[in-house]
Amino acid sequence: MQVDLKILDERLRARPPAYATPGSAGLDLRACIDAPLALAPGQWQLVPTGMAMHLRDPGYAALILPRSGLGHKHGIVLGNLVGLIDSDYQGQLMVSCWNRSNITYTLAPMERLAQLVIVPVVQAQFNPVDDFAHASERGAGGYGSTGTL
Ligand SMILES: O=c1ccn([C@H]2C[C@H](O)[C@@H](COP(=O)(O)OP(=O)(O)OP(=O)(O)O)O2)c(=O)[nH]1
Ligand SMILES: [Mg+2]
Repeated sequence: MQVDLKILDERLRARPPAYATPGSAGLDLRACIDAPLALAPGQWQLVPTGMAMHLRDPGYAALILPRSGLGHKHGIVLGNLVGLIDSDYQGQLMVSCWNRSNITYTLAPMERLAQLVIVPVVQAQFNPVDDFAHASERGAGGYGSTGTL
């Protein structure tokens, strides 16, 4: 798949966005900040990634997800939990970086802070009905209705 990508921060030219391994689903996003950014416990900050992409095809979207190492070891996750990038978005990709731990974390300029995954999307056509034509086995059951063991 070809996606138009605009580099907005010159520092990315030396390390352009790339999949870390041939099987990587996620493309790491870097913190394009000018100086180290200390995130106190519970603090969050919108961090620029220095790039923009235009997916263009409404059959795709991109998700911004935490990196497992940062999330698990340092509590650095996303203020919006998951970032959703619409296929028509052309602005700079931004990461809401949230320190959910109780220890200050200092983000270094150009550190890889999150990852982006491109996924297929279906835009449905909604058909208004009063009753569903086919009763499912689950019906309205949820919230643990199938048990735990
Ligand atoms: O982590 C994120 C989440 C969103 N975006 C950009 C891309 C996305 O297409 C746009 C809008 O995001 P979203 O639809 O989640 O936000 P909204 O609050 O619904 O804003 P809008 O009314 O602009 O859709 O912001 C980011 O750069 N990073
Ligand atoms: Mg929106």
